[in-house]
Amino acid sequence: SQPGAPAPVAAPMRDLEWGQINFIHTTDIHGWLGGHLQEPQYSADWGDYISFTSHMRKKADEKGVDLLVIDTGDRIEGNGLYDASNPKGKYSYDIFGEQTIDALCTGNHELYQETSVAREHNTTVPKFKHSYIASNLDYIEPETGNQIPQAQRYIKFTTKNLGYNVVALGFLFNFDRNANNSVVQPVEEAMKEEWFQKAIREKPDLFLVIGHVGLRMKEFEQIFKVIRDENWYTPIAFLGGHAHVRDARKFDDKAYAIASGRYFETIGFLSIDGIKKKSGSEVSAEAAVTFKRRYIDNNLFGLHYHTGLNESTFPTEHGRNVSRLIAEGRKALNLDDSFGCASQDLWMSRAPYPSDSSIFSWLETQVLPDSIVNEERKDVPRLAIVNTGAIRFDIFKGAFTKDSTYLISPFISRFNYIPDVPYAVASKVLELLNNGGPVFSSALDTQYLTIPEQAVPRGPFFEAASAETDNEGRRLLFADVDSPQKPLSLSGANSLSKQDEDKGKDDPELIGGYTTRDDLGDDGDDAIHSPIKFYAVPNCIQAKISFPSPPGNGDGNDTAPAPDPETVDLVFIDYVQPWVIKALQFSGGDYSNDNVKVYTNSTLTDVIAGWVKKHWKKDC
Ligand SMILES: Nc1ccn([C@@H]2O[C@H](COP(=O)(O)O)[C@@H](O)[C@H]2O)c(=O)n1
Repeated sequence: SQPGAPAPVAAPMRDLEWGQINFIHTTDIHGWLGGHLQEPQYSADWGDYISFTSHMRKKADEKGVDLLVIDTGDRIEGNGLYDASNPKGKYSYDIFGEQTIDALCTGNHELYQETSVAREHNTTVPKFKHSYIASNLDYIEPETGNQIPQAQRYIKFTTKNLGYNVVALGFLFNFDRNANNSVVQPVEEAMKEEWFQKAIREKPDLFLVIGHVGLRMKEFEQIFKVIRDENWYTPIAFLGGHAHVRDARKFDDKAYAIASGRYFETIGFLSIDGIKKKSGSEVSAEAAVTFKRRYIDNNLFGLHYHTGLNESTFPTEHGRNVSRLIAEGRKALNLDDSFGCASQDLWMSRAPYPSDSSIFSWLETQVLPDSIVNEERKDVPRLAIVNTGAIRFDIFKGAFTKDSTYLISPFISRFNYIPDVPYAVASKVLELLNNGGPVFSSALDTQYLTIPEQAVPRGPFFEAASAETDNEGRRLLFADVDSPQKPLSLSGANSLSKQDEDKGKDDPELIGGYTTRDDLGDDGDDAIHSPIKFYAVPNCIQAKISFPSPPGNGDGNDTAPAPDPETVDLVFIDYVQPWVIKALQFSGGDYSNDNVKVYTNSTLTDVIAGWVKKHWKKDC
């Protein structure tokens, strides 16, 4: 792990349950190759992961089973190691490329900017030329304008130890905000292509579908149905992502999917047993296939535990070298430079909104009013709108570093505005963005405004939890408050923490963390945690800036409300522009993109960094 990273705290653990084919899975790592420097539970880095997979491959060989390492995209945007360099990814592409990966695909984040699409094509695809799969993604070559597959459409291989034949596909959900040098083919269209029809008739022992697709999104369901119609009994393993959650979904007895979280907090483990080799004909209906999964907290305590190694035997030379490369990259980019000291934690969804601990309340009441200023229009009252999805992570009490700015908001979106909008019209926009779903077309679904954990369709357990409220009536996003995984019940746990053994306790005090419930039960997490509550957030927040003050003599005793301004500047982060225009039109404003002007060239990242430097004392 990285210098300065806190040591992980020991926790009661569940073992990995190996099968004939085993998968180790990362997804949505968003540049967090250095691990989490402020959270011991997730503090292992990509070098440690390389050591881990090397030991796990050896274990698989000793057991005579197979192990495949998978990544399902969104490798970029969200961490200084990627975002702070010029060009972006100067260090992170090479560091990521040090891992041996058996199948990988593209996420939507690789496609927002033309430069990252091209970088993927010219760097990651050739690096992983035998394992990169692009079933529904094309690249437009800049030299010729030709549209070519971003990588091979599917791969076929035979596993090393048990000799299973596998056909692997790699999809992206039906994403449509991609840069012009890429083409995403809707999944249902891709499945009509000749290559796909050939692939599903290959009669392998196992279909492997990797995808940057939420498990509960329609795309995986569609792929499952088409493969299953043609292959009644063949096991199908889906490895997905995009939703930033730990989840497992059952499609049928022989088809399961897992998703392995976000930000390199989680290393997913899926095992399959009972796969029957085909002897030229169809697999028999009787073959019973079992799927097991484990969500590994990415820290050294757990990685040592699962490999049976320790501090001195665990790191491989390769792993150590990669950890060193990460440390060098971080140093060159000055990622640990402190911009200010946060006096408290500010949460995205672990605190209710609005509240003093909500990062969105902090933005709305402190950061935006102080920072969204265009000198030429500084006295014009304005509404400033930011989508909650623009914020990606929490702020922890302590040093707020250069790195933190990219963890919080990596996007290069700037602030635009429409001048002098009648207040009666402008004041309706926020409500429509947050609650006016049907006003917008399906292409402008308002779910794309909020945080992925809330936006992407989630399983029945999440849905049930999000119908709950806390005792003050605030809607929960998900909270395993009623999960059987309570601190008092540690059934299935194999190792108590050293501290707790020393204290001679049977039921140690647990630390807060993921307590996942999915289609396979509530025993998926490797480390047993006490549950954390997550609260729902709105799609967008809004700050009222430079509004008229209440009338009166300023003695503070005035009760009359301030008058509304006649007109305001409607300022918004550029990502939300299509929704804002639509909401204005619905509210009776005759506006289009032609009315939009640049308000400030600062990104939200710049705005937050500037505010922290100005308002928080430098050192902690
Ligand atoms: N310029 C951008 C780009 C994206 N977002 C937000 O991120 C969400 C997608 O995140 P994933 O990690 O799940 O791909 C998207 O729905 C937006 O909320 C943004 O705010 N600005």
